[in-house]
Formats: sequence, structure tokens, C-alpha cells
Amino acid sequence: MSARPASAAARIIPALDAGDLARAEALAGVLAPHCGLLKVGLELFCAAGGPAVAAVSRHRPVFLDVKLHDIPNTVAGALRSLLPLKPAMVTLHAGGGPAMIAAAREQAEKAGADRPILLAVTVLTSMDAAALAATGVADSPAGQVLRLARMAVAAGADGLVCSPHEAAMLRADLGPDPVLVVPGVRPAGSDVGDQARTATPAEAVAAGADWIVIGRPITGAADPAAAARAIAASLPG
Ligand SMILES: O=C(O)c1cc(=O)[nH]c(=O)n1[C@@H]1O[C@H](COP(=O)(O)O)[C@@H](O)[C@H]1O
Repeated sequence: MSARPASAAARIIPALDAGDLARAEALAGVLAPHCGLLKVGLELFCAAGGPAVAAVSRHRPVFLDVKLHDIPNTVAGALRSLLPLKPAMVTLHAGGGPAMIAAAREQAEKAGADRPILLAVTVLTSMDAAALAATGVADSPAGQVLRLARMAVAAGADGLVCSPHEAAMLRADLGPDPVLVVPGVRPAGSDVGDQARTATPAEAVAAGADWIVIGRPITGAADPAAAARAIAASLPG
């Protein structure tokens, strides 16, 4: 797939966070004309596995958000098992360290030109400074995101998952190459829920996000397609 989205709507990645495939497939069908990729995350993948990826792939390329985090050999093996599903993007936790990321990249390369974009998740967008401190990290979320991002890209990640608050910093520090995928995005007035570091879709894109990941504000709307269209209309072309 193209390394960058070609239109405002193509920047949108709806998160199909559903516990059953029928609901996810219905959403995929409705949202496909209004987005670039569709995200299969842990809830759907744990419920329905590979068939969920295959079903959603019939509508749009799949961002497979499984947030791999284990020893290098296990992560490489997991990726080997996932590659036949042909996801366009796969996530792994940057906190797994450089050897884990390098092992994932080496495994991904075996898929050739078709290989997925590997995205390293930095500090989850649900975490504020206090939550980060509770894990033993004394630095600010921005400082920790920068440290993890530099390490992950140097180790072989193609891009990063970060909050809208760190996108401009990462773009300035790392240059134009790393793909930035940004969740924690909330249209003005919508419920923040468990997200801590948020901004609007237009703010996230202005800060340098290539793609924005949006779940509940789209999937929980009375008319999910209309919600996605409104978000696209709020973005710069
Ligand atoms: O990797 C992700 O996509 C991710 C990373 C992160 O730091 N924060 C985050 O919210 N996500 C995912 O993005 C989606 C956000 O969903 P909403 O909060 O409903 O918009 C969920 O599917 C999360 O799993």
C-alpha cells in the first residue's frame, strides 16, 4: 500500500472494537467508503482471530493492532503467523526494546514488497504523567515518547503510534520518513472516555499525524458513516 494517505478521508482509520465479527463486518461495510484503513484490534482479534482480518480486508486494508510485546523470538514467531493474513500495518510495543523490534523487522522483510508497515506504540494515549510515573518512569509522557520513538526507529520500526500531543515533536525530531499514526483523537465535544492525551482530528493532522485512529466517536454514533464524513470534512485536504 502507499506509504501516505492521498485524501482527507484516507487519513481516517476507524477502530472496529467489537466483540463479534458480525458487528465488525457491518461497520466495515458502512465505513469503507469513508476511510483509508480499518483497524482490527485486540477485542475483535481475540474474539474472531484470522477470519476477522480476512473479512475486514475485503473492505479496506487492515491495520492489525495486536501490540506485540514479548521476547524477540516469540515476537518474530507471532509475526510469522500473522503475515499470511496480509495486514497493511501491525503494532508492537516499543517497550519491548531494540532486539525485539529488530527481530520483528527481520521477520517482516521475509514477506517482501508486500510486508506490513511496523508501528511501534510509544506511551499509550490513555496514560497521563501520573500513570506513567506509576510504572516507574519519572520523565514526562513527551520525554518518554521521544526516547522510545528514537530507539524504535533506529531498531527498524517504520513508524510510531503516539498521541496528538507528541506528533509535532516527533516529526521535528525524526524528519519526514517515520509514519505517524495517532489515536486519542476526539472531535470537539465528544466524550473523552479513558483517553488522557487527546486533540481534535484537525489538530492531530496539523501536528503531523499521517493517519488518525478513531473508535467510539465513529462506531458509537447513531450514523457511523455520517460521523466519519464529518471528521473528513474537518480535515485539511
Ligand atoms: O495502537 C493503538 O491503536 C492505540 C494506541 C494508543 O496509545 N491508544 C489507543 O487508543 N490505541 C487504539 O486506538 C483506538 C482508540 O479508540 P477510541 O478511544 O474509541 O477512539 C483503540 O482501538 C485503541 O486500542
